[in-house]
Amino acid sequence: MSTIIGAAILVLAGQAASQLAGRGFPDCINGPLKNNTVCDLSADPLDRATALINAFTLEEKLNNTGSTSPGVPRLGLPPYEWWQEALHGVASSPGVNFSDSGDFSYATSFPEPILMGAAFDDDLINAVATVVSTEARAFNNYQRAGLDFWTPNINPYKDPRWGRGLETPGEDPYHLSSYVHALIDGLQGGYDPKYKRIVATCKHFVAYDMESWNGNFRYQWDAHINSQDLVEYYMPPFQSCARDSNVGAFMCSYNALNGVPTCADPWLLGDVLREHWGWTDEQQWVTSDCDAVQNIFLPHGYNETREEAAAQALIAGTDVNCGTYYQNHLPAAYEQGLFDISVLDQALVRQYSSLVRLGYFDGLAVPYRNLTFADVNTPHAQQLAHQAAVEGITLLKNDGTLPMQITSNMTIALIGDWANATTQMQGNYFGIAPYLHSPYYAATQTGATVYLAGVPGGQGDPTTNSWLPVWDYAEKADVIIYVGGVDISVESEGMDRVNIDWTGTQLDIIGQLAMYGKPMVVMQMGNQLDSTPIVSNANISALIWGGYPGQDGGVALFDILQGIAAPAGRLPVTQYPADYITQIPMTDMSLRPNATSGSPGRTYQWYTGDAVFEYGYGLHYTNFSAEIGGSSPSSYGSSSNTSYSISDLMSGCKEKYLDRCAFQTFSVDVKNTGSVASDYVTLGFLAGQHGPSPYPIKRLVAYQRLHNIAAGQQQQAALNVTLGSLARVDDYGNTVLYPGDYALMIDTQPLSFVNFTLTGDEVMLDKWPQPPTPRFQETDYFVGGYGSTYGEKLLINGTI
Ligand SMILES: O=[N+]([O-])c1ccc(O[C@@H]2O[C@@H](CO)[C@H](O)[C@H]2O)cc1
Repeated sequence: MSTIIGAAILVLAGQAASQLAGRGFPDCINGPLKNNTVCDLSADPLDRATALINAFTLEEKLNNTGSTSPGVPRLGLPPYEWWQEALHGVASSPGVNFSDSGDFSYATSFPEPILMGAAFDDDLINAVATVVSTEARAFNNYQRAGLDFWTPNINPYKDPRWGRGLETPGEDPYHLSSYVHALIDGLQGGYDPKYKRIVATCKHFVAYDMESWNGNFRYQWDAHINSQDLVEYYMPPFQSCARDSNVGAFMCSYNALNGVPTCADPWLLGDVLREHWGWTDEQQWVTSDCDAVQNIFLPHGYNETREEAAAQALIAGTDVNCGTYYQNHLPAAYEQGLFDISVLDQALVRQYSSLVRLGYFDGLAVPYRNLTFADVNTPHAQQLAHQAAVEGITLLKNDGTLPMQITSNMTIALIGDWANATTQMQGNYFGIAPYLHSPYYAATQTGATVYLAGVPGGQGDPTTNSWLPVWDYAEKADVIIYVGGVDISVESEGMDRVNIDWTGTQLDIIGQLAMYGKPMVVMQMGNQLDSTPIVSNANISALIWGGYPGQDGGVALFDILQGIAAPAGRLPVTQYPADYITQIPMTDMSLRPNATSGSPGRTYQWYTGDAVFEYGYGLHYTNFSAEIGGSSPSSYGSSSNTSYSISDLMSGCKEKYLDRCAFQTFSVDVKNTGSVASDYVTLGFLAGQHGPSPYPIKRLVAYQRLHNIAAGQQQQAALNVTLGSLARVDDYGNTVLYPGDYALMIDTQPLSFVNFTLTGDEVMLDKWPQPPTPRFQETDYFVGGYGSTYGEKLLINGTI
C-alpha cells in the first residue's frame, strides 16, 4: 500500500517537476538529463555537477563561461543568468525581471547598507537578509530571478569620497566582518544547509574602493598596499565571508593589487582565498566584476594578448566571467594551448555544483518551491524595512527640541531636495519598491499642515524670486524642517565625490531658515558631509542623519523626530572636516598617519585630526550608564589591572583558526538613567600599547544592540572578545598576540573601562601567505606616499 502511495507521490511530483521545467528549470523527470547523475538527488553534489559537465562538448563548455550562459539545449539544460543583484532587496539587474504590474511588480526595499550598518544590530541584518532571500526565492519560482546574487559589497569604506560607500556598512573591519557574517547566514540559510536559500557573492575582492579620482579609474587602478594594512584592514570582511561564513561566491575586482589585476592573481584567488581561508569547497566559485577580465588586457596591460588575459584569469581561479570575454576569447586561448581543459571543467563544475546545492535540478524536493508573491513584502517585511531605517537613523545634535510633539493644529515648512524624496531614498542597486514613503508623506500623516518646498539642493541663488515660497512657508510655519544633503547624483558607481561639505546653496538656505528663530531640524541625507556650520549654529535645534532609508524612510525619520521611536543609531563612519580630502589622496591606501606624505591617517583608528563627529557617535533621548561586570576603573591605565599569561590563554585554545579562540565575554550592565525608553548600542573599543608601534587610537572589538530599555531599567550586554580581536598584525601580515597593556572601553566617550595586561612571549595566531615574488618597484612605494625606510625594509625581505 505504502509503495503505491509512494509511487503516486513520485508521479505527481514528477508531473509538477516537469511543469517547473517549463518555467526555466531543468527537467529531471522527462528531459534528456533524466538518466544523468546530475538528476540523482541522492548523489554527491560534486559528482552530480561533474556528470553534467562530462556530458558537455568542448564547444558547449566554452559557451557556458559567461554571466549569461546559454545552457545546453541538446541536454535540456536551460539558459541561466548568473548576474542578479540584491544589495538591500531584490534589485533590478540582468537576471531579475520585475513585472509591469501585479505579481512580482515589486520587492521590499530596505535601507542602503550604510544606514543598516548604523544600527549595529546583527540580528536585524540577519532578519533582513532572510526576507531578501525569501523574496528572491519567490521570484525564482516564477522565473523572475536566478538563484545567485552578487551581493554584498563589503569593501571597507576607507575614504569619505568613495562613490560606493553607501553600499557598505561602514569603515570598520571588525564591524564589517560581523555584519557580513549575519548577512550571509540570512541570505544563504545558514553555514552549510542542504539547500542554500540563495548564493551570496562577496565583492569586490579586494581593495576596490575608488571609482574615478584625479585621472585614476577603477578599471586600471593599481592599489599599492603593504601586507600589514592589507591583512589588518582590507582583508577581514572577505576572510569573514570565505572562512567564517562559507559564502557561495566571490567577485574579483576591477583594480589590481600590488601590480596584479585581482582576477588574474593566483596568489589572491588561490593561496589566500582557497587555501589559506579554507574556501576549498568545489561548490563555490569566483566571478569577475563585469568586464574585469577584459580590463586585465586593457587598460591594465597585464597580458600581451586577449587570449592570454582570459586564460590567465581562468587559471588564476576566476570561474565565471561577467560579460562575454571568456566566450569570445577562451576558444582561441584553448587552441593556443594556454590552458588545460581540466581548468575549464573545474570552473564549470564549481558553478553547476553550486546550482545543485540550490536545488536547481531537484524540482519540488526543494523546500522553497512553495514561495509565491504572497511571500513578498509581507507585513513582517514591511515592519522590518521600517525598523531597519529607524534603527540606523542617527541623532547628531539636539538642543532639547526633539522629540517634538506634532499636533494637527501645527504648521510645518518642509524644505529641501529630499523633502519629497522617493527613489532617492533607495540610493543605488535597488528594485521596484511597493511604496516609497517620503518625508512629505510622513509629515502629512501627522495631521499638521505641511508646506512643501522641494527646492533643488545643488545650485542656485536662494535670494531670487523662484525661492520665494521657501521664505513664505518659513514665515508661516511653527516648525522648519530642512531635508537635504547628498544623493547618487554626486556619489555613485563611477563617480567619487569631489568634496565632502554641504553645497553653498544648501548652507545659504539653512542659514537663512535658522534666522526665523523657530524650532528647526536639519535632516542630513545620503552620506556624511562636514556639518560644522549646522552644529555651530545655535538657531538650529537638531541634526539627524538619515542615510538612504528605503521604502519607509520618511516615516522612520518622522517617527524619530516625534519620539514615536527613540534614536539609537551610531555613525558607522567618521564625519571628517571638509579639508580632510586635501590632506590625503584617494590613491593612498595606507591607514597610518605619515609625516612624510602628510597623511593624517584613515578611519577613527588612525585619524589624528579632530573629527566633526567621530565613528560610533550618536545621541539618545535619554541617558545611559554602562558598567563592565564588576570591575570599573575610571580611565584607561588606572587600577584594576588583571594580568593574563599568553601561554595560559593559548593552552585553552582549541580552535582550528587560533584567532577565533575566546578571550572573555565581558558582561556590561547598561542602565537607562533617563526618562525615555530607548535602544542602546553597546560598543566595545580596545586601546593600549601592545604589538607594533604606532598603536591605533582604539579599535572596535565587540558590539551588541540592546532593545527598548525602559526608563530606570537595566539590561545586560555580552561582549565576546576573541584572541583574534586582541591581536595585531605585523609588517608581514602575520596576526600576532602580543604582551602589553590593553584597555576595553565602552562607548565612544567611555562610560567604563577595564584594564588588563598580557604577559609572556608573543604567539602567532595566523601566518600570512606571502606572494611569491616582490611585485613592484621600490619607487612605487614613494608614489603611494610611503617612507623610504619602510619601502627598503619591505624589499629587503623580498616581499610586500
Ligand atoms: O555594463 N554595465 O551595464 C555595467 C553595470 C554595472 C557595472 O558595475 C559592476 O557590476 C556589479 C556587479 O555586481 C559590480 O558591483 C559593479 O562594480 C559594470 C558594468
